Amino acid sequence: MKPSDRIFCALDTTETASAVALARKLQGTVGGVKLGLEFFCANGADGFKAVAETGMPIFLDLKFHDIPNTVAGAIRAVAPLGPKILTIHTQGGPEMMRRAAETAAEDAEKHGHDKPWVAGVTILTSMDDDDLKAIGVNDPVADQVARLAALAHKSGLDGMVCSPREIALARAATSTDFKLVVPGIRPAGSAAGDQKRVMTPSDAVSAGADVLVIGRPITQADDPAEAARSIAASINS
Ligand SMILES: O=C(O)c1cc(=O)[nH]c(=O)n1[C@@H]1O[C@H](COP(=O)(O)O)[C@@H](O)[C@H]1O
Repeated sequence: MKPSDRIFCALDTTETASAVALARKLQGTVGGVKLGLEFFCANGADGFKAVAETGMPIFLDLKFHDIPNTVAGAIRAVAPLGPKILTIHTQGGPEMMRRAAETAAEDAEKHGHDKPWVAGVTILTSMDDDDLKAIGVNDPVADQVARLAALAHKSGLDGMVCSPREIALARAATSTDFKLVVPGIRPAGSAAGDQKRVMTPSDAVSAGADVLVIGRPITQADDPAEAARSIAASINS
């Protein structure tokens, strides 16, 4: 796999036209694009289809977190779109994760798409140990991510979302083919913004990330395609 294929660029915008334009600009420099809550709340399925027409593989990041029946229903609702990756929250528990994995497989087949990877979000990369304590989790982030990783794996998910700092422990808690989808990526010298657990692209790939989720370091650059190329080259070297 080429280093650029591992990069999914987060198109965090409410504008379909700018998402489509950026997806076109990034053709050949990244493996796909990510559409998340900001984009989907504004543009829904029509926005997704407009970006999909560029031919870019799409990671649909809606981070479902609800009771098993509702999450299964939401997965059924987006299945016709054929996303490559979907996210749910691991904190929804084992039954919710099992239902999500089963529904994603059944419905992809029904609609003639490849089965999407269902990836479980563990602890958001914007949180640190103090933020976890504030919501009543007294274990350090690393312990909580390891616990949720093992649960996600056992519950039949294809992979998980974690910060680059937890790649090694996530791999140890799961298996070699479990997909590690990793945001919190910052090329040396770029602003962390609201991200608290970050690493450079090359360090994250060396640690074992399967997918790098990168937003602002590419989308806010003067030349996004050049920024993406330079990130891919940094992984190579
Ligand atoms: O699920 C995600 O993709 C995600 C999980 C997480 O823990 N942290 C996180 O930043 N993300 C997403 O990854 C992207 C990171 O964007 P940048 O911080 O701009 O690189 C955003 O679209 C977030 O929604």
